[in-house]
Amino acid sequence: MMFEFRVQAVCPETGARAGELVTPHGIIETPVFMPVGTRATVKAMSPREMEEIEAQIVLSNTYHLYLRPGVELIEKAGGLHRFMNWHRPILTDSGGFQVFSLSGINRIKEDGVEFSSHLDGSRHFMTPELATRVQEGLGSDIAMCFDQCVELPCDEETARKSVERTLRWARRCKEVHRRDDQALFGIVQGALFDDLRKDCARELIAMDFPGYSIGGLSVGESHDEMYRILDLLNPILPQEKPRYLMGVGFPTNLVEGVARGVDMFDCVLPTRNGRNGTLLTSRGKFNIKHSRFEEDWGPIDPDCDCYACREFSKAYIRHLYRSGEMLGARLCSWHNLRYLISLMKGAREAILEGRFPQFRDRFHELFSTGKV
Ligand SMILES: CN(C)CCSCc1cc(N)cc2c(=O)[nH]c(N)nc12
Ligand SMILES: [Zn+2]
Repeated sequence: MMFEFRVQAVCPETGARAGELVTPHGIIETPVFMPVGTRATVKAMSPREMEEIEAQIVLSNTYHLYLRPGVELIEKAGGLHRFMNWHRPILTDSGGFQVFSLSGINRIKEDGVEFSSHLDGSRHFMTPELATRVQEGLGSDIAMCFDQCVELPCDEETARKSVERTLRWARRCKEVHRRDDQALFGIVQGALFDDLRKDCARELIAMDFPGYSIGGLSVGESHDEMYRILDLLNPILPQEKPRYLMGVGFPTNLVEGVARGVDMFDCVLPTRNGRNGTLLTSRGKFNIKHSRFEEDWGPIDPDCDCYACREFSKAYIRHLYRSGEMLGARLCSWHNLRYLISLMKGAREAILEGRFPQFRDRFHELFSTGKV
């Protein structure tokens, strides 16, 4: 069996799940945090270091790799796993989000999206078929349908049109998808409109995808709005298939997403924040450049087992950061990634041992103290 998802335990109080996602490049234990490696690298981290922090799967992106170096070159290298020397699972996003957010002048047509490359302004035309073909060429284990994510706030008519287009494009992706060693996920859109979200989910379920992504969130809505949409979709999406909440996120959103039946998460937060000195810890977040850390000889997080926390003081990392030394950004990213990976590992263990509600309460109690 190339692709299989097994739910191993469900928290009776919340519905949080612990599971195993079997892929051609290995088994992923869920809930899982997936580091983002948009351009075939998780910034500042080598594959060996990613294995050390127990990263199970990394993300990459169709839009970026299509523009540079091009899928043809990566196919000549033997696919993305060989090209980047990462032999665990890879998930690729379809580029739907980037075409609308990153590229220059884009023109949506029924067939696809015309856009200008953010690199050199060259004109391109991305279609559901091309996005699917590129992901098959990259050889990721999990691929995404080409979708349209609308910016918030948006009116219901705009959201409805994006749902209808996303569904038509999902059918076209499924139509041309051939690789049986790659799972294609449908992406639920619908902005913050309950009926649109339910209709979109039901139509995608009828197409019978092996997994479902929840798109169109973490785009500026409040936490409560995000949680309302998750509460709405949780009972509708098939219990026996994985749910992936795209672009999330902040530690509290991860724990609350797990409590609402989400299995997979991705976010650029740990590496992006790491590069600007913002650290995520069990006791809240802080920025290392603050003067209060000048003579702080303790670790970033006393509860963390990562290399940065075991071997270096906050005073030293603050010095590196203020001096603009690359090691500063590396150690901060290293810690933030390990923190989120460990947080999901802890949630999984708590679900398996029947103590997730206590885990969730303890997390909020400690994280919100901000006692760093
Ligand atoms: C910054 N990137 C690494 C992550 C952004 S791309 C992932 C991503 C994030 C969010 N928030 C929503 C969506 C969405 O609705 N559709 C797609 N295809 N991707 C999405
Ligand atoms: Zn650490």
